[in-house]
Amino acid sequence: MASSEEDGGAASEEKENNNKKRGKGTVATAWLAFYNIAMTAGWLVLAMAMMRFYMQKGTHKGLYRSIARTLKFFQTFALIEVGHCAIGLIRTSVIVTGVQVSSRIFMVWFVTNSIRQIQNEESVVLFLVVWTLTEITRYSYYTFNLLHHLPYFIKWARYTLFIILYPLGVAGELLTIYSALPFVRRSGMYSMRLPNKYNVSFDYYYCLVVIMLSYIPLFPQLFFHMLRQRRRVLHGEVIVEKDD
Ligand SMILES: CCCCCCCCCCCCC/C=C/C(=O)SCCNC(=O)CCNC(=O)[C@H](O)C(C)(C)COP(=O)(O)OP(=O)(O)OC[C@H]1O[C@@H](n2cnc3c(N)ncnc32)[C@H](O)[C@@H]1OP(=O)(O)O
Repeated sequence: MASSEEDGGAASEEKENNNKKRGKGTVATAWLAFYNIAMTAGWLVLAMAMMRFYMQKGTHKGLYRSIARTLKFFQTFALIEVGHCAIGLIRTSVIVTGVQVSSRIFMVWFVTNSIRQIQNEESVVLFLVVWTLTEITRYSYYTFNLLHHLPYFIKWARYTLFIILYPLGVAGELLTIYSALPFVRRSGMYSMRLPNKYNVSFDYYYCLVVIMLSYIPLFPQLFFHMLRQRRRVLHGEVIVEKDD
């Protein structure tokens, strides 16, 4: 533990130098600290709301409705992260972050929130619990890291728990989309059939099928990206990443 504190000291000094080199000034650091504290707090509120709901009602039915507003707010707020990458505030690929954030926003707004009939599925609770655990760990990691007081446990959790949580979250998301398919087909929601004045046809059912299939090439890339980050941060390996 002592050596990890020394490592932490050296690492934070190095990070500060890197930040200076990259020109991450006080205002940027203050904004990121504010953003990460707000997001940690938001996901903690969600965790507490979910626990309170389950303890009071003894069922997961109605849980999504009870937290929907807070979830939509904080998950949509995460779009700012794509902006952080785009303007170079953080050293992360816009594409990797964009895929991660847009898939979450899509799950919240265009699947779970739009299709009431699936809101009580167990798979919804699965991805909600997994997202919540992930985000509390991730945002508290960034916060402590920015404040240069990073407990090793949080660093370890940030770069280890995803090994289980990522596949579980993806399973929850895919099962939820799968359970939405019959309702989407029956209702024809978000679809446009010909003939219409725009002369365009769009079938949301097939769009969902394509999105489910897109997890096959995209998820491994996100997962292996995280494994590389893990080797870099926990084991100090120098990773030369291909330009995303
Ligand atoms: C329109 C519809 C599109 C649909 C598309 C569908 C296809 C989808 C396929 C894939 C679906 C995925 C679904 C996701 C499910 C889940 O989330 S399940 C729950 C489990 N999830 C996770 O564990 C998430 C893991 N992913 C992430 O952490 C991120 O999303 C990430 C973008 C992949 C992280 O990558 P990255 O940012 O590169 O890693 P880090 O090591 O955390 O950060 C790199 C450096 O940047 C600094 N940094 C990043 N963010 C911040 C910040 N907010 N504040 C301050 N600093 C930040 C970080 O400290 C690192 O800097 P250094 O320390 O200097 O290296």
